[in-house]
Amino acid sequence: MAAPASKSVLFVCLGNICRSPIAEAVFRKMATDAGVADKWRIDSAATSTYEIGSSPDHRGQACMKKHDVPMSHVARQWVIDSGATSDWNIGSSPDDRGLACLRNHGIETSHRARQVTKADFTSFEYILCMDENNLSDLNRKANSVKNYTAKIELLGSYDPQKQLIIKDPYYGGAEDFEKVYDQCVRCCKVFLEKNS
Ligand SMILES: N#Cc1ccccc1-c1cc(NCCCN2CCCCC2)c2ccccc2n1
Repeated sequence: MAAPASKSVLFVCLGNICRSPIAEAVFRKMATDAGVADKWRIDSAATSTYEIGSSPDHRGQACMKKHDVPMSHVARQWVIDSGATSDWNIGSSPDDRGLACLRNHGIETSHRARQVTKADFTSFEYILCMDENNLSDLNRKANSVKNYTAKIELLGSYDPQKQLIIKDPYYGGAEDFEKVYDQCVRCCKVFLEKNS
């Protein structure tokens, strides 16, 4: 019987279909390869409602396949927990560019977007986000939660190359997702080392 996860991290971005699912998948692979995945509760969500119910962007899934990083396949009730920071795409189907990208790389995923909830601010030790808009949205939401405990930080604050902001690739192309991937790899490596 595995010990309950002692550490927890929630990765957050605007729509929870591009950056935060990539960060979640990259960190999960690193923790697995390091043999410590059972110590971690790892999840992703969004500050908005734009993409609730959407699968990860096809370009991100393609990028993950290219780098041999599995996206979450486990269809758990509460896994429908990746969200967005806006209400722009509520109920919309996943971005077909993201799905096409995934399909190109043979990656399927059951990951679905969800918006961050008040409970996240007391149930996660770390909430790591991508840009200053996410940070201000999260801090505003956290301030409505009594005695919240989560450490809300920019994932980029762990980057040895000091690129603090992980930019939204939504209107970009494959190369922008590659940049998100590279930044997530650098940051997640340092974050895991600091928490091992
Ligand atoms: N907003 C912005 C923005 C600004 C700069 C760069 C990217 C984006 C951007 C735009 C998105 N959806 C299109 C607009 C949504 N509608 C906006 C008006 C309300 C109704 C909804 C995204 C969806 C998922 C993940 C990331 C996204 N990021």
